[in-house]
Amino acid sequence: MAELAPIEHALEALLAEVCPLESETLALEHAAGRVLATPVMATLDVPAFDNSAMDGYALRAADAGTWLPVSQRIAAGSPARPLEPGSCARIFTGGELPEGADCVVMQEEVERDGERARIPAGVAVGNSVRRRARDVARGSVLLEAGTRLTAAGLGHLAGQGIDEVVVRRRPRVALLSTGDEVVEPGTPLAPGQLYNSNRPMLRQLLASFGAEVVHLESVPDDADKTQSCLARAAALADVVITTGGVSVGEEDHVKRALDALGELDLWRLAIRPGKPLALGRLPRGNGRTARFVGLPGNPVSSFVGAWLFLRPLMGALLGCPALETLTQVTAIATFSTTTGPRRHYMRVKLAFTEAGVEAHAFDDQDSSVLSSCVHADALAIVDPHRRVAPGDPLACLWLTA
Ligand SMILES: Nc1nc2c(c(=O)[nH]1)N[C@H]1C(S)=C(S)[C@@H](COP(=O)(O)OP(=O)(O)OC[C@H]3O[C@@H](n4cnc5c(N)ncnc54)[C@H](O)[C@@H]3O)O[C@H]1N2
Ligand code: MOO
Repeated sequence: MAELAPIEHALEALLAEVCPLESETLALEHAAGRVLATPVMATLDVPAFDNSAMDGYALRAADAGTWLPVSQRIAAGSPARPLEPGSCARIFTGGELPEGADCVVMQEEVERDGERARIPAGVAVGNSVRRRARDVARGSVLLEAGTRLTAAGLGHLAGQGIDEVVVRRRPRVALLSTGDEVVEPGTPLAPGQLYNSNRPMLRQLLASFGAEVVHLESVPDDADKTQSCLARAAALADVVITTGGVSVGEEDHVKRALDALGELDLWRLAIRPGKPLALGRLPRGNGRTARFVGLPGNPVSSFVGAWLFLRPLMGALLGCPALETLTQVTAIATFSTTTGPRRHYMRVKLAFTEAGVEAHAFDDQDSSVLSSCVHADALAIVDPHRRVAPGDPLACLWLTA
């Protein structure tokens, strides 16, 4: 049997020659979660003018420490007149700082008597003033290409008056479920059958990685039908994903179908779970190729394979560096384990305690036990032939989409 490939080789094979997809223009209101295809330059200063951070009084700091006449009232949105020396202006949060003023004193610190106000001494220049361009300077890069649009990113764009953005189109994915024993929820279960857990799980993971699932199909355990399903899926999608049927049994037709139709880049990895994972390419017509990822059927193998391979693949297709890698945190093991020849990605729950971050492993780490993933928020990496004892530091991959 050929040697198992380390994950680093597999990721290299998976991402080799993957280029970001074309771009499309979208209304800002539909762009949440999408990835910018080009940098966005700031055309406005934010804030656009010096303004008050408080409801209070604007003045020259040099005039503080006495009673001053209140010479004007500046609400947010109304223009300010220049401020006469030796006077102050009633001002509200967001109101434009009048020319000549260099500080604001909040109203709680000011005594008011009719048209005059007593300002305490010792006010510093710049007090409670938000300077023009403090947040964004016109001409600077507002957001880099490759930025995934979060809630704050959308707000930042809107702050420039932007209502349309150029983003990468979402990778189109075909998700095929193999296995005669796998049936869809909503249909009765015959002896020997089980419900398709992988489909909704992977659909949701793919959506959270920025992909669009455009085709779903159940593939019977038959060599010819597997081949025709793969060919049909490749014509429709940038990425074809199968679950199950990649191991060595007689009913495992996926790898042979891939060999016959396209190219197998890599098969059998030194990871647990996910050993029989297969990576390759399928022709799509017009000289184009679809990427192929064959995930093992065991639900945990599919789950872990999605985080380790589908997320970086979507990141590369979207030109989004943040999706290409998972954040690594070091946590203290609260359990014991030993590994064999494969690197083990253990499902753990992280606890943020006063003593530091702890990794709590689920008792049953078998690749069929999906309950181990439901509350997991990280994958602890345990290298091959290692013994882990409570208290040992472990590198953990944080499962954030
Ligand atoms: N002789 C060997 N047998 C196996 C090996 C091996 O090296 N030599 N590897 C084992 C490992 S590791 C894995 S992982 C599995 C993966 O095999 P397949 O990808 O071919 O997966 P299947 O056999 O089709 O299914 C495995 C298991 O998962 C269930 N399944 C499949 N699809 C779904 C689904 N959509 N939802 C829920 N459950 C699903 C399926 O019924 C099986 O129970 O191979 C080992 N065997
Ligand atoms: O590789 Mo399998 O997922 O260990 O059971």
